[in-house]
Amino acid sequence: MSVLTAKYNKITSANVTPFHPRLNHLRVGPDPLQNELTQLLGQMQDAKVLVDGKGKVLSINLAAAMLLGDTCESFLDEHWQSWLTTPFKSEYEFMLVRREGMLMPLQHGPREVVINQACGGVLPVHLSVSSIGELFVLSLQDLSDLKAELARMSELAAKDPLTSLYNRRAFDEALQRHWDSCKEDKLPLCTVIIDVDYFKSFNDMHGHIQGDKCLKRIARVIRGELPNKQSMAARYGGEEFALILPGCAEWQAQEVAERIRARVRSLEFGMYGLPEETMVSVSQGIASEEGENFPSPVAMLCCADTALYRSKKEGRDRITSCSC
Ligand SMILES: Nc1nc2c(ncn2[C@@H]2O[C@H](COP(=O)(O)OP(=O)(O)OP(=O)(O)O)[C@@H](O)[C@H]2O)c(=O)[nH]1
Repeated sequence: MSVLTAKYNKITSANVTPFHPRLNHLRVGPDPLQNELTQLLGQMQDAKVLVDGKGKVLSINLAAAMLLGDTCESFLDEHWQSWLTTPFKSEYEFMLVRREGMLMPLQHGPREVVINQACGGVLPVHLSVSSIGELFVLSLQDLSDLKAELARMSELAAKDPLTSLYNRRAFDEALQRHWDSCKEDKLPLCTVIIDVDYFKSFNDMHGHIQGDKCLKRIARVIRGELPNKQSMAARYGGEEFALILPGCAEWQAQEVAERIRARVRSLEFGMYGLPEETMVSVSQGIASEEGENFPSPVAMLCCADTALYRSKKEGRDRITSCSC
């Protein structure tokens, strides 16, 4: 037993799955280092692949084969770069060529890449490359659970907990994004600000819990009237909502606003224990960017806000378009 193996056995003898030649591919060859590394990789619980200087797979342990989606044997003699998706594949091939010119060693810590699985799926992984003599050990760590959790957390961070619409921060970011892409694609862009009328009175009369339920119902109406997938609805403040309507001309935004106005006006509250005659309404302001109306998305939003103010002033339950 070599010093290396003896050391490793000592560390892992406590509680590891024993190396199993039928499950882990052990290829005994003339190179003692290769044999020893193969033995070690076979005992490791995380995904490891042993490759030569050209990237040819000499040995792969069970965890790596499972991650890649086939048996250990099926990956032997493949070039591991072929598992990578673009642009990672060409990047690594370039690194190999540079290494052959002795300009740099091919060795690095965890780096995110995306690999093709044998079953046809793609998997984000952390890839580390360790150079040992003339050989290389690749370590792969599945990032899919982490990525899914991260996506869930960013979705949560972008949403208003009461209405599940996007929050103001997400709205402001999206507005800038849509502003840029609509400018580039020469498409119109509209924003609508929607404010609940006399909501303080509603709260005072029916209490905050009923007020919350009312906001949720209005949010549902607004979400239901979004004209397409690119459109976005947000809760912009307490009883204020805002829409981004990319690709919509002003007349289309007016149609959306009118449907929202009519549906909010016809909401019934009797079934929620409130007097039958309870009604709510919303006032709205629209601003549209087609050509060069505004210097920035903030200027457009200010104009929609001014239009909303006019809707309030002129009697509420109405829609005003910004006359910039
Ligand atoms: N229930 C509830 N009320 C809220 C929430 N956020 C803001 N509000 C209430 O919304 C009300 C807004 O009042 P005002 O700004 O005076 O506006 P308004 O009464 O709607 O009057 P106009 O906008 O002028 O028609 C306040 O009473 C806030 O407490 C919320 O999350 N839940």
